[in-house]
Amino acid sequence: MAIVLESKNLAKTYGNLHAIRSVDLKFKDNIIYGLLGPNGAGKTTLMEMLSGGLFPSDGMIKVQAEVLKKGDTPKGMCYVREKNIHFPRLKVSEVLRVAASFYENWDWAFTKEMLQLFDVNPNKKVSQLSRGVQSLVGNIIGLASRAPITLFDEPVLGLDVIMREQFYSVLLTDYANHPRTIILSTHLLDEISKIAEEIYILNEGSILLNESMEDIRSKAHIVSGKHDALKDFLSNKNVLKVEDYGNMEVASVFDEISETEKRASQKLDISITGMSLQKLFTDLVGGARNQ
Ligand SMILES: Nc1ncnc2c1ncn2[C@@H]1O[C@H](COP(=O)(O)OP(=O)(O)OP(=O)(O)O)[C@@H](O)[C@H]1O
Repeated sequence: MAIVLESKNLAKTYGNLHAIRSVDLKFKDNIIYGLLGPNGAGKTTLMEMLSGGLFPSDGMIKVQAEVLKKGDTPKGMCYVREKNIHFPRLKVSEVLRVAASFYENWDWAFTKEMLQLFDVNPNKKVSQLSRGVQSLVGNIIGLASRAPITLFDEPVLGLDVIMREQFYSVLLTDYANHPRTIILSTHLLDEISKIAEEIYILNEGSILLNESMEDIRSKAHIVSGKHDALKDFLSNKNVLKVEDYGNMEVASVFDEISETEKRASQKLDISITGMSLQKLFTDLVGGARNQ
């Protein structure tokens, strides 16, 4: 798979604050990525730099194998900002017309379909829209652009669960028909775990984890059992967190557990279940904070 967007030693400081610290990223074509991180982790700063809106303090960005220079707008990229109210006095239809002029693959039929489906009135001024409908206008632009690289910063902010499900469904159908690289930042981890194929977790400006969802599913485990049995069983494993419940312990483990080990665990009365992305995220970020 070709790498369409990458960074090396990417850094951004705001005065004394290191918002992004020496980050290496590789985004391949035709993959949906989830960019996750707690508040203030640096997700927006990272997306702003990748899309040419903010110049790095250090490091390098390549878009479609070309180094991104100061002032460049990367070709074939659509970045849907979290706050995307650039033209509050324009009508939605006018904003869409401006956006369409930037993207060579823009699909008007699909735009009209989405306006109907999401019940967005094209004659309303952007300033009159609720937060959720503003997100929807940004999402319509991101999807209708059919840009080879599309970045969405918090695309479901302000949307209720039905609208969120509808957005994910449209995104997945359109992605299946028009594969491209899509990067979504979000706080809704259980939802993104069903959408994204690969995950980056950012914390305090550094990458804590980069894995495919497939590897996450096979490595993320909750292991529980009696203290002594668990101690031996987990001696060579990557344990993120252990919680004590009397003579029982519950451990969050991010590691492969072989079939042989699973069989052995039964004899030791150890139970092994899958761990959600939400729990993995909490334990990884919590662990990093305690270091
Ligand atoms: N223009 C700025 N000037 C100074 N500090 C900034 C600026 N923009 C962001 N920061 C700081 O940089 C850090 C990263 O912010 P950023 O908005 O990139 O994080 P985030 O992961 O997108 O957060 P959230 O999930 O809350 O939106 C934060 O500590 C933030 O306060």
